[in-house]
Amino acid sequence: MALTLRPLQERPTAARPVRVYEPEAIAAIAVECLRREVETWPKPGLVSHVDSGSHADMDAGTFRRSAIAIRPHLRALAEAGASGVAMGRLRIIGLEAEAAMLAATGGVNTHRGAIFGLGLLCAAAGAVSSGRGDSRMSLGAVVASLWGGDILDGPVLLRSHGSEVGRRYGAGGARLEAARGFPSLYEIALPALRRGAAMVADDSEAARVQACFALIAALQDTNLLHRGGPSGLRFAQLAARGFLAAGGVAQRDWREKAHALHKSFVARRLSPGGSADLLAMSLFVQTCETRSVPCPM
Ligand SMILES: CC(C)(COP(=O)(O)OP(=O)(O)OC[C@H]1O[C@@H](n2cnc3c(N)ncnc32)[C@H](O)[C@@H]1O)[C@@H](O)C(=O)NCCC(=O)NCCS
Ligand SMILES: Nc1ncnc2c1ncn2[C@@H]1O[C@H](COP(=O)(O)OP(=O)(O)OP(=O)(O)O)[C@@H](O)[C@H]1O
Repeated sequence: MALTLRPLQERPTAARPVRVYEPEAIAAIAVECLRREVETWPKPGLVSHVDSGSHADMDAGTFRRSAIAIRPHLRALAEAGASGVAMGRLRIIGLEAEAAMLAATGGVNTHRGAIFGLGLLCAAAGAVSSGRGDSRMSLGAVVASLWGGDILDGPVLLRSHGSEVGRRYGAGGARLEAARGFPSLYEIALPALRRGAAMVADDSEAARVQACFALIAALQDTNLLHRGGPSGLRFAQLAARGFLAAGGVAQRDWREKAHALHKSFVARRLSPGGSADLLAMSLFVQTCETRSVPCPM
């Protein structure tokens, strides 16, 4: 990564999987990971530096402005984690970050899911760096152990798309994923990033595309349910599984095949926003945890 951020603890051991950073560095890494998610193409239906996918109200510039606007709030989340706060305080900072995002984008929801998931990971990185979080755990496990119960028991947004599809289809969405310590990130995204990096040398974008498809294939994404119902979710999962079964980014013409699928998602107005968020979060964990082998930038 082009960042000049050095972990405070230079030599982490296998028993201490999370690197130690100042809150400012944690926020800078998180924002860089959001930038790298947007600079990834083709991601089916999603916004990138190339096009706006299935979205009429945002482009890569909207995402860049949003990421800059939420950086101080991600720093505040890392500081809050370092000082040992409860979920109620994290929630207030998260809502302030959402307000800053909406102000920077003219009311467009670019990063709501990412503020939530990446924000909790920033808080966990702050907790571990200050010695409050268990340094033998992954960041996801720290989130689950410190705040998991409160994430599930906490107030639910009454009229959000997520709560609507939660009621209709029983989908747990971003909250369940976080409360469980981000299993999709650790069990799907990180292994796929590693596989993708091994399949295509010197192409970190290919690794990110591989991880994005692996996430879409497995995730119960409430954005897909909201826009396409169960048949939209099924279409997206089967399309992604087909791409992976055919070899993923190991295929010589993987970019053309992924582009064709991107167009088929756009034609159906499908957008797997949860997978985009988890891709950015997996890049964050890859940087902050020593057991994850960072893929080349
Ligand atoms: C929990 C949130 C995301 C509620 O949003 P909503 O009800 O719309 O839930 P929903 O499940 O649709 O998720 C919203 C976003 O998460 C992402 N997402 C969708 N599905 C998934 C999934 N299966 N896994 C992970 N992320 C997902 C998408 O980007 C989506 O747009 C959040 O906005 C919220 O409650 N914020 C309050 C602030 C807070 O608690 N912050 C915590 C500290 S940062
Ligand atoms: N690169 C990306 N492209 C598109 N969406 C993304 C991307 N990265 C993350 N997302 C997530 O997708 C969500 C936006 O999806 P969507 O536009 O469907 O939500 P909405 O504005 O709540 O609903 P709608 O536009 O369907 O009324 C954001 O919360 C964001 O977290």
